[in-house]
Amino acid sequence: MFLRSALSLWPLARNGTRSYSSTGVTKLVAVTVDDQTGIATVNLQRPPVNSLNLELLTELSSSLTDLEKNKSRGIILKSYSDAVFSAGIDILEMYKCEEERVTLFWSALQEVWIKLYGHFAPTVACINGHAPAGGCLLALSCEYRVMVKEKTIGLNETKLGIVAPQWFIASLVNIIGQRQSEVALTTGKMFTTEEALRIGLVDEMAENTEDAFSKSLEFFKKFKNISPFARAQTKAFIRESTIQALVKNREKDLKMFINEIRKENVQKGLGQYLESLKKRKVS
Ligand SMILES: CCCCC/C=C\C/C=C\CC/C=C/CC(=O)SCCNC(=O)CCNC(=O)[C@H](O)C(C)(C)COP(=O)(O)OP(=O)(O)OC[C@H]1O[C@@H](n2cnc3c(N)ncnc32)[C@H](O)[C@@H]1OP(=O)(O)O
Repeated sequence: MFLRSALSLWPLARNGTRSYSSTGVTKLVAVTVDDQTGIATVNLQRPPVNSLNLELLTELSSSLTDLEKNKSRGIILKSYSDAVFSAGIDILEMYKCEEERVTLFWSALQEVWIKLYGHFAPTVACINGHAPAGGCLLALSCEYRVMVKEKTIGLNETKLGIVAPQWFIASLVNIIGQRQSEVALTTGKMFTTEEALRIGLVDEMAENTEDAFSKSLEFFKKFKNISPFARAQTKAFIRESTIQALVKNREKDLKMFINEIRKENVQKGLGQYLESLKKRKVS
């Protein structure tokens, strides 16, 4: 009953889903809520590679707030593209950036992580494409990961000459443990889907996007006979200390980020990395 009235805030589409836009004219994040199940699909759609810029993160943050308010039954996070889930942070947000914008940008990333990591309802990352760095972080924030075969995932920051912040690291450690994380992070390892499955970085492998989506939906069935309150409170207890570690240090974390990316050698490295991405395309 409550779910029905909450869902009535979303305009009903012809196929039994409700489309929802955080800004009124969704461009970078599209949310549809299944009218029967109350499960929301949050589709990242910033071509070509869903790199995370301020605008995408702002939309994602406001979508997550709305889903929380509207008591969604669960979230599936996926990409519009079958090639890339998310290429992580848009390097242009860190390279030769203005202080005002980079402050807004990093604050928005913190906000998205806090909201997604702590979302009360079950969350699944339907990883239907490559998920390096910030893309991996989004997937790690969810409770369950289904990944399409022959893609790659990992926190590859050291390969760019940058250091993954503590909350990125904690998100990984909480899933694959300290030893595996240390090796993965220090080497900037990108795991294939098959490798990620083997070490528990992802929970299931799928043939393609459709299969990944249907496996993602299956996850919610695990909670059919579980009290939603007991489930949500248990999740909150488990995740509380990790979230609080950032919440209490947001300002410090922001200063560290700005300080780090402004370093001359980091700027040089980011410039070279951007160039290498462009060259890779040509060859
Ligand atoms: C001392 C104490 C310090 C404490 C710590 C404090 C602070 C820490 C400081 C910093 C931490 C910052 C954290 C950063 C995390 C990140 O997310 S960094 C981003 C890392 N991302 C990547 O490495 C991915 C790079 N991209 C790829 O590998 C590939 O593009 C892909 C995703 C595998 C897709 O390949 P595909 O062949 O399909 O596409 P293309 O490579 O041809 O790319 C198309 C197009 O898009 C551009 N592009 C790709 N990725 C990015 C990106 N991340 N940002 C911006 N632009 C990107 C690419 O250049 C192409 O552009 P075009 O040639 O103009 O078409």
